[in-house]
Amino acid sequence: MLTEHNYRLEEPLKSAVLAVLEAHVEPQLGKGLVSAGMVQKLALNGRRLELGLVYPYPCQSTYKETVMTLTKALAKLDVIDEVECEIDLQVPANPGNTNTAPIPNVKNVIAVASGKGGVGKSTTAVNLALALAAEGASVGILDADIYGPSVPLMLGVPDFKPVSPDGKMMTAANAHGIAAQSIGFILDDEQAAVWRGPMAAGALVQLVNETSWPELDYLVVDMPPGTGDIQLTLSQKVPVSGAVVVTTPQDIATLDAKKGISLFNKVNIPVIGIVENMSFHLCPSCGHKEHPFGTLGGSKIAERYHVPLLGALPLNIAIREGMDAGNPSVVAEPSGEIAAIYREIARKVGASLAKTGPQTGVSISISDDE
Ligand SMILES: Nc1ncnc2c1ncn2[C@@H]1O[C@H](COP(=O)(O)OP(=O)(O)OP(=O)(O)O)[C@@H](O)[C@H]1O
Repeated sequence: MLTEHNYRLEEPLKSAVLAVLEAHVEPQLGKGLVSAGMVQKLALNGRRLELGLVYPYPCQSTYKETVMTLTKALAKLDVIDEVECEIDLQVPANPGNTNTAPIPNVKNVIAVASGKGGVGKSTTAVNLALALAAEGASVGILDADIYGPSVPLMLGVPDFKPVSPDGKMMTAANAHGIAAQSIGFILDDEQAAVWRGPMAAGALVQLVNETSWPELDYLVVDMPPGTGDIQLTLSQKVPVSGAVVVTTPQDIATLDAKKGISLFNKVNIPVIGIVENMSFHLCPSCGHKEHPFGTLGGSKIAERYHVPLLGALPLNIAIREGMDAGNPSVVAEPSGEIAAIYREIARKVGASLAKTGPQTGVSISISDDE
């Protein structure tokens, strides 16, 4: 991961400080801060320790706790009275396992997919993109859902029209602080829906490559639903770093999710994990938890195919209302419970991409014998 560092400390203090830092295991990376390559700078100024930590994934809502714990532990060392901690985010680029050329300005591409329509794939893609941004990353979203491009509405920019000042590259919209491009900005629904197979895939690949993206840590791609030729071609022609598969706990939906996992397995794209949407319903009056689509579909898949369950979202009217109003939960209620679930998913996704290099795809065996 990050190897360059600047340690200006004499022994034995240096070893003592590094031991304290190594004893702190970064929760998402599962390693001590030194082995995780996160300790970039150490210096002593009088009795003040200057510490520079670099995170390879965005985690604005959790790093403060780490800093507090470290400050307390380091201040116990004899010569240190005070700790000044500088935090930096440097997301490594992960071009995925394909031989496809990287997209200029884009470090990581995250495909959000589902085996069938209507499970909340776009809702997840939009909230994941906004949650990655809320955690501190620079993010874009590409709406490749040719059969029902809903991202423009969900982000509140239904009337945006891309322009091409140089006649080659198109501009992206900016919505709630993320860059957004959609097949829906360019074509009306009827035009796009009649495209089939190679034509649709070709147009989508062109849309990715001919958008003038600002510098992005992550580009989230809202894939078309299903596991056919369009999805396969897109996965082969876009340098996808990892995929998130969305499912509901319904048996039929989870069977479809297996096909989604299998698709990425076929093209050697690591599956980062599963998001179980509409997982449960909390009765607003008594707080009773109901499972309208059965229980634990996503976690069963996660266990069986050795991919993590990244999180489970409730069936909640506020989620739908936010999406319909162009004001998704992550930005509408940033300190609410739903935003917290999406932000945790975002941290897990970011950390997983930072951990898995391009060569270390998860190998999943699929059979339909369940
Ligand atoms: N957890 C949830 N609670 C309540 N409503 C939800 C939830 N997730 C999604 N929805 C709503 O369900 C509908 C379908 O969601 P969405 O468009 O994200 O699904 P999709 O899988 O992308 O569908 P498509 O295949 O049509 O693209 C939307 O109206 C959305 O607001």
